[in-house]
This record gives sequence, C-alpha cells and structure tokens, in this order.
Amino acid sequence: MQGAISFKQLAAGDKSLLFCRSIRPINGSNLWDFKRKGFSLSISAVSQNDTTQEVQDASKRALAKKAVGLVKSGMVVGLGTGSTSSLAIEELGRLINQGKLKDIVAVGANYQSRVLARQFGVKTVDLNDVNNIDIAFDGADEVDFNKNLLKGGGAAHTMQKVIDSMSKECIILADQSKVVLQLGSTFPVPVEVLPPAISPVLRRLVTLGGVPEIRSALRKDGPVITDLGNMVVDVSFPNGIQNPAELEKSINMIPGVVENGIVSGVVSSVMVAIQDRDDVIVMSLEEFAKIVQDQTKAEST
Ligand SMILES: O=C[C@H](O)[C@H](O)[C@H](O)COP(=O)(O)O
Repeated sequence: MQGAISFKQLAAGDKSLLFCRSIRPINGSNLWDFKRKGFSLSISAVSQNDTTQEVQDASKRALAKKAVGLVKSGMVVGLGTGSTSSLAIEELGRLINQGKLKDIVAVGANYQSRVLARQFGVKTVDLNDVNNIDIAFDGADEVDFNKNLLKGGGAAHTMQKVIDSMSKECIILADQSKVVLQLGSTFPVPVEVLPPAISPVLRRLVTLGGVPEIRSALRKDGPVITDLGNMVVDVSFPNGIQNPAELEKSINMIPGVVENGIVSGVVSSVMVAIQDRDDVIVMSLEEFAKIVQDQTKAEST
C-alpha cells in the first residue's frame, strides 16, 4: 500500500487521486480506505494487484445481493451490463430458482446480459413486449455526487440508457473505485457512431473540446462493432466535463451519433460499496457524500 492521501486534495479536485479500472484508464488506481470505528476515514492509494481485484469482486457481489433484494415477485426487471450487473443477474436467478421470487420477467440491454439471464434461469422478453420496467439495476464506469454517470466501457450504453430511463426505479451499483468528483476523470466518454458517418463525427467531437479515438477490438483486427452494428469512439476531455447534462446533449446533437455514455437525470439511487478491512459496507451515495463532506470539514478546521 502506498502513502495516504489527504482528503483536502481530493476535495480540491486533484484528479490524479481519482480512480481507474481495467478498460482504458486515464490515471492510476486508488481506493477509498475506510476505518469503521467512529468512521474516521482516510484515502489511500493502493497498487494495482490481486488484493485490489479481490476487493472489487467482493464489493460487486455485495452490491448485487443488495440490489436484487429490492426485486419483488411479479416485477419486470431491467438487466444491466458489465461484471457487477452480471453478478446481479446470477443472484436474481438464484432467488428465482429457490422459489423466493416468482413471475419475474427481465429485459436485457445487450446480447451478453440475455445469455447470462438464460444461463441462470431468468426469463427474458423483448423490450417491445413490455409497457414499463419496474426496476433496473446497472453498473457504471464513473458516477459523480449528482448521480450523473459515465457508461459504455462494454459498448452497451445505447440500449442500457433506453432501459434505465424507462424504469420506474433505476439503481446503480458502484464499488468505491467508480465514484469521482468530476465525470471524465478516469475514463473517456464512449460515443456510439454510425460507421458511414465516422469522419464528420470525429471532426465535430474535436470542436466540442474532445480528443476522440476509435475503439479497437482486442482479439480481432479493426474497430469494436456494437451489438447494434455501430462503431465506438472514446472521447477524452482534457479540460474536464463541467456540465455533464449539457455535454450529453451536445454530443447527441451531432448527426451520425447514435448515443453517448453520459447519463444525466435518470438514476433513482446509487449504491456504493466500501471495503472496510475484511468487510464490505454498502451505503447510499448520499451517505458516502456526507462522510466525504464531514471529513473535508474536519480536515480544514
Ligand atoms: O457498457 C458497459 C456499462 O457501462 C457497464 O455497466 C460498465 O462498464 C460497468 O461495468 P463493471 O460492472 O464491469 O465495472
């Protein structure tokens, strides 16, 4: 473990202290380190090793369990994408198979979530077959304290936004590594683009202050092609994203853009998982923010 980092630095927006994960990280990796007794809290940088991975896995599992605990029999459930949501799909299947949840139908945002649902015994239907979704749970690449998200690390953000925004309740599952002071701190903004429009879209993204890069496939030559048949451009904003809602709209106004990964004004609640020594604590984003605020005050007096 490296040296502790002051909360003041965090509150002052030192982006080098913020968090990253495996997909195209911009900065180094750090975790929030909580000391439960009296909730004295410090932030420590943690080197990227197995422990970090284990901590994240335990956090994701705790989040999945808590989120699925909100599902009631007879509900239509929106399934998220990514590793955290996959664990939630597994948990949902477990409760269905144990007979604890009945008459559940689910709507998956992408191919992978539908396959997983089938694998774990969760019945899926087409989005067009349901009038509404009772509850959706989803992961995120970043979340800020205003419940704005950055999504699309798995290139599934377009359909995920449709599902999240039509759900009566949209719950976001975020381990501590996902919480940032400002969106765009650790990840670029993924933009799904119609392939024939790629060049003009790239030029327009530059005029918005972005640095665009076409996402390449890892085990295939050439670009990532989404489930919807489009390309993904990852756009970094070196000057930061001051107004997520405005940038979300501006990017979507570019002809040829299908959808971008900023999600503003959609989320009902965010669950944050904190590693507390050997335990994982799941709390609301508001509780997490309060702790950050109190600690910042305590450090400045
Ligand atoms: O397109 C992918 C989604 O935004 C995922 O929800 C996001 O990448 C989070 O994934 P994970 O739960 O694996 O961290």
